[in-house]
Amino acid sequence: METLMWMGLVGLGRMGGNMRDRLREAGHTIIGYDTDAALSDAESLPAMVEQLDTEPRVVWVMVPDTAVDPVIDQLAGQLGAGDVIIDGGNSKWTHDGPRAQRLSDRGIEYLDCGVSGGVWGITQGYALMVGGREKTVAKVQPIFDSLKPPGEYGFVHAGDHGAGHFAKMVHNGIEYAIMQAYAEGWELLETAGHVTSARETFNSWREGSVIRSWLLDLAVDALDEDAHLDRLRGFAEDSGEGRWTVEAALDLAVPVPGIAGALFARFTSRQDDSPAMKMIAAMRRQFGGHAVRDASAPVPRNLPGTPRAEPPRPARQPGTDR
Ligand SMILES: O=C(CO)[C@H](O)[C@H](O)COP(=O)(O)O
Repeated sequence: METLMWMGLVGLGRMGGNMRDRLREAGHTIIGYDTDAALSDAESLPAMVEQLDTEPRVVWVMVPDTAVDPVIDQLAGQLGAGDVIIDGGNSKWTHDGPRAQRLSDRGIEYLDCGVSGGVWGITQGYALMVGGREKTVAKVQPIFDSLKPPGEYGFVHAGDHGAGHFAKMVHNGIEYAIMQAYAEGWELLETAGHVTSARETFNSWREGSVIRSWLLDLAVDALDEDAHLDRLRGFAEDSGEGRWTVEAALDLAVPVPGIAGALFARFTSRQDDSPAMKMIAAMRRQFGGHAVRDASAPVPRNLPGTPRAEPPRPARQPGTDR
């Protein structure tokens, strides 16, 4: 029989709230705390901890990166030797080592846990990437077992402190690049008009194709809601993980052109007009007298490239035939 646990869960937004439900469904006792009183099971963070009367006391923190340290510092004042804090948010992995050290000075054990699954995790389970000491992982394994998908995959004890969030960061970098590739392919299909329906073409790739995937399924779901995405603005935010992936790659001199390109494409999406392209237009005018467009002129879509004459072929040199 599965071991059932008690746990505090701080942060009951889209992810934390669903995780609470999944854990309760599995039989665990979860006391949730959120600054939104309508979601919360306890009046305050200290009141949540007071309700945890099992050994060890375990608290899962599911808040934005910038709020993690203030929450953990508050928890550290109440928790003690052998208790466990898990940071399950998308936190920067470089914070985990110092955080674990600070907590271990008080005997509190720390795990970092990357969580993937989005709003679907409540039914399908969450992929978990955990960093920290083996003995701490073992203490809370029943919680991980209930959150993960039921099959063989979906859980890794990735390494020591920071490894869980590092793994999740790379996961998200990959997510950026995959989404960018689907998005670019979709735009090309839509613009070219050579296929009757970009949506039908995407849909056909969902089985048998080399590029079938859950993200492709979700792309088709989005096209079912809005056939040409006319209701959306081409504007994409980011919450930091893509930047950290590129930062890590820079530090290690690992080439990540796909991920970096996808990150920069999001930055481009936030510009109404490109200052860099103004400069390119200005320099083309300076050196070649090329035409420019006035700032108030309408933007022409999909200009074909300027046709070029074929460059003359170099004369064949004797002895170079293959
Ligand atoms: O972790 C996630 C998915 O795996 C989150 O949805 C995350 O917000 C995605 O990153 P970004 O907001 O930068 O697109």
